This record gives sequence, structure tokens and C-alpha cells, in this order.
Amino acid sequence: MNVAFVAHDGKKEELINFVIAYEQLFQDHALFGTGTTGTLLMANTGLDICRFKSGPLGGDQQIGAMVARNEIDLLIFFRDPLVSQPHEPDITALLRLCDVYGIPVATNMATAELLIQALHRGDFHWREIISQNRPVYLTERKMKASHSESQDVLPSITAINN
Ligand SMILES: O=C(CO)COP(=O)(O)O
Repeated sequence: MNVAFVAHDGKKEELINFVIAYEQLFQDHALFGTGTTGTLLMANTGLDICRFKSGPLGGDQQIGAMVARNEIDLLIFFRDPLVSQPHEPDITALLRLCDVYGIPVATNMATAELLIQALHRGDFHWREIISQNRPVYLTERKMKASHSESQDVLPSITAINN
């Protein structure tokens, strides 16, 4: 499954602890994240994450574009409900697209726990029906490894990292 992580600054520590707790489970999935969230998750876990731009610079919209192409199966977005964000329209747009395409979203730890249990149980298998013929997203780490192994560059879309 393709799982995307986003967290506002006041919620980043909570998300890091959450991802550490379920790190083993997340290892079996393709992971995506907005710039700072993804970088912090990589620094605090052994997970490899395809990182987009920082949220206020367009990262939410980049994940939204994946949602619109049915390339995200689960969004874990720890929003900070007590702090207004300069890119609120982007956040609303991302969550709206998840509703348009029926993508499971957790905006807090309690829901994230439930969705992760569901992921673990295999309740997301129905998403495999619509996840065929997806593009291969290479993380920077995989990109470097494939370059050192061979000069052949696979058809890929690489995350733009800031
Ligand atoms: O602002 C965000 C989501 O709206 C998160 O972006 P960062 O992960 O780059 O901090």
C-alpha cells in the first residue's frame, strides 16, 4: 500500500512516536511525506520515505495530486487544530480530494491507531484492485542505490525534496 504522512509542527513529535511504534508494519509499504515531516521520520526511524516539498510550499498539493490519481491508499495527517496555517486552502484541498476518492484518512492518533490495525489485518486489500499499473516512485536512497548498481535508470518519478 502507498501510505502518506503529514504532520503540522505541533504534532510532529506525536507522529514520530506513532511511526516508531509501528515501524515494522510500515516497512512493508511504500511511504510518502511532506518535506519536513518525511525528513524527521527518516531521521528518527529506519524507514525510507519519498519526500515532497514542505507543506506550505506545495507538499500537500503534491500528495493531493497522488490522491487524484488514486496513488495513495492511506493518509495519516496529524493536523494541529489549535494553530492556523498559512496554507489552509491546500490542507482543505487535500482532505477534500481524499473524500472525493474515498481514501481513508486519520487526522489524529486515535483514528490512526484504528486504521493501522485495519491495515495490519488486511482490510485494505480491496485497494489492490485499483492500484494496478501505478508508476514507480523512487526515494532518493533507492535512486542513489540504482545509480551505483547500474547506469540504467528505471522509468520513475522522483520526489522533489526541499
Ligand atoms: O504543513 C504541513 C502540512 O500542511 C506539513 O509540512 P511539513 O512536513 O513540510 O512541515
